[in-house]
Amino acid sequence: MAADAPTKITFFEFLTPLVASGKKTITIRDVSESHYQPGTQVEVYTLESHIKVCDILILSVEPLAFDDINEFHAAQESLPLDELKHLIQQVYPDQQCLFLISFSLIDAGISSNTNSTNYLVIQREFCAF
Ligand SMILES: CC(=O)Nc1ccn([C@H]2C[C@H](O)[C@@H](CO)O2)c(=O)n1
Repeated sequence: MAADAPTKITFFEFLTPLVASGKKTITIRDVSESHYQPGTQVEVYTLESHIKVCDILILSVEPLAFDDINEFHAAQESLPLDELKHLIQQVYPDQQCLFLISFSLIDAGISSNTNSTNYLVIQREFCAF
């Protein structure tokens, strides 16, 4: 695993519910955001307000030409294809060479056993009063 792999990614705020619910499982970025490493855990933040949303696991990073973006990608983005292509053209105007980053949601419920334990401890302390 590369030591300098990025550990944070931002999404437009309106897209973050799709990421946090596991409905959005890819993102298409330009070369400047293509250095994520498969197998690494990455924190997701909103672009506009920099609020932490969730954690994701990077599964793969592969080149993708703008002209090759299709319905399958749109389904994984949880967006209509025309909307997805319009959005990408706005963010990366005239860029043909893009990167497809696949990821899976790291379920906070499973990875936060510590929090559950803490909650139970607090409950017991309340009972003691
Ligand atoms: C800084 C930056 O570019 N942020 C981006 C870029 C793209 N997205 C979204 C828009 C589309 O849903 C996909 C494109 O793959 O990713 C974003 O949320 N933030």
